[in-house]
Amino acid sequence: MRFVLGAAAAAAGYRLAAFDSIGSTNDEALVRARAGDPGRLWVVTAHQWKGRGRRGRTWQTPVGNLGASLLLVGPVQIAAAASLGFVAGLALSDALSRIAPRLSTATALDGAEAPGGTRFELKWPNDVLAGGAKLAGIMLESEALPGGVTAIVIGIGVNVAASPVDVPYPATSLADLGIEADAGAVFAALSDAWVVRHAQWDGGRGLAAVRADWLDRAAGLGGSVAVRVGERIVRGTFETLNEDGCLVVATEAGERISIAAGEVHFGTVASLGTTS
Ligand SMILES: O=C(O)CCCC[C@@H]1SC[C@@H]2NC(=O)N[C@@H]21
Repeated sequence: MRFVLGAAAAAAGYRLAAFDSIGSTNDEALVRARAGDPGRLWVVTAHQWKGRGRRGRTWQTPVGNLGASLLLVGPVQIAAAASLGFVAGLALSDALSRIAPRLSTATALDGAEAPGGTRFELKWPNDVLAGGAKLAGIMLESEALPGGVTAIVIGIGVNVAASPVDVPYPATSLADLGIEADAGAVFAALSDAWVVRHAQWDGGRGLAAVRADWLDRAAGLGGSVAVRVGERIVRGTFETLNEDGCLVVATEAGERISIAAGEVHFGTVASLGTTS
């Protein structure tokens, strides 16, 4: 697989380290950060054999899927950095909409619009769905480095050629959706879309616009959700995201609960168990 940066990403000074196969692009990015890499580095592959997902899960990247990690290094505030997951989700959905316009009704930041069909949707906190099934996952990691700077690694996994097997959620891939694109094309579009969305975010100053655009593509907004928060299940209506990126759930008891981390299930999902 040949990977190249998009033209806008190259012009903005991003660099690329591409691998035919690697354990985990997130691990490689963190190793490079510890060795003094200045950041703005994409580590990409079309095969991972030790890919990691959120919550300590494994992430499958069979040959032909995309594993990409963006390393940023700087004096970043962790609270602002947490919102980069939303920026990445928007960038990825912009990129996917360019590659598969028939699946998008979303309007990209530059005004490009495409008609009809299934939407790429963003599922809180960091998934991209197509037709209600998980197409991509995003994971943020950070590490304090000497000199008061922080390494932030944004890991993005896209099911391009194949969806994962034996996962406890509906999953899909671009191939399953009938979209002929390879991991290199998805990456080039993603790297360019990132430049545009990162400029919108503007060090956290553009967070209100990012949040509004994210909500515009949110899956399940206004519908019933059951959110697993540790041992507790919160049930209610997915009302909004608050300014800190927490999921706000309105319960039947009239409470508004802000959730910083949890696992969202759409609908009432009786199998999740006890309500609180
Ligand atoms: O659990 C999730 O949904 C997040 C998955 C993130 C997977 C990506 S693939 C590229 C990068 N390298 C990894 O080991 N994980 C992330």
